[in-house]
Amino acid sequence: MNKQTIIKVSNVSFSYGNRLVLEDINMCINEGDFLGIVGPNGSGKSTLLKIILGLLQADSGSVELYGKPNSKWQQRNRIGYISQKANSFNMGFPATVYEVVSMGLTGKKGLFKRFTKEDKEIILDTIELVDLMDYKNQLIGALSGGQQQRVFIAKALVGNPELLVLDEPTVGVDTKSMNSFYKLLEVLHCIHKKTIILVSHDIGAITTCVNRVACLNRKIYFHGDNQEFIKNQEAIMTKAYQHAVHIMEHGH
Ligand SMILES: Nc1ncnc2c1ncn2[C@@H]1O[C@H](COP(=O)(O)OP(=O)(O)OP(=O)(O)O)[C@@H](O)[C@H]1O
Repeated sequence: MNKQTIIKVSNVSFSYGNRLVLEDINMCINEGDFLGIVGPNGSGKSTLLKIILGLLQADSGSVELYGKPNSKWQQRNRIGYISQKANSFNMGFPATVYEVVSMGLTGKKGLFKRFTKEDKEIILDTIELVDLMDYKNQLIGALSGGQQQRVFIAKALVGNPELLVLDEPTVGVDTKSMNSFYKLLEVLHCIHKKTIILVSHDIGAITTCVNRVACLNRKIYFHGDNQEFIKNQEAIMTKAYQHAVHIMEHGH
């Protein structure tokens, strides 16, 4: 059975001013993919995500979401997005874990609608899913970096999106929390059947959980199965990073 194409990027180019950041990008992301996007600093990864989500407009080319031009895409609740900016959320903001997660439902319901009993159950189930039940009434500022990150995952998940888009979610998180975070993503992918796009610098770690990899540095240097990427990693990375790369074992 053919899987549904969720995202189709065709011939996309984009510049900030006269600086070409993305050049003729083509890629398809299908239902059930867990795609890791890797590439050096400033290689255009976040920009590509923003163009896919319609937050930036490509200079040329097109993006389709579920078969429709992304400019006409209305069902935002089908996509959960965690931007790099989640890291800069004001942690002094006096909101509890429960309150932050519930903010993820207001987009779906409308700002002034009251939460029903069912909504409240969904919020609690999502907090349970990310293993923060013991902290549900704690202020977000009192949590560790890894726990805060789980709160943002829960906020993105609470509307039950089919696609989860994560931009560098492990920045500033310790190794132990990072490992349990990757396990959570595997559960979301394998058991909850989410399609996931994960941008990360941590190539060693992400290749242990993704099934597809795209390697980007202004252009796409590779887009295919994880196993094929791992087999040819050194050559692909050398090309993309434009200098010799020696792969180090990841103790993961
Ligand atoms: N708003 C902006 N205005 C001008 N230039 C920008 C803007 N945002 C990003 N850039 C530049 O565009 C290039 C691509 O940035 P982008 O954030 O997409 O890369 P990235 O691969 O996500 O980087 P990183 O891994 O460091 O987060 C970088 O050189 C960056 O400095």
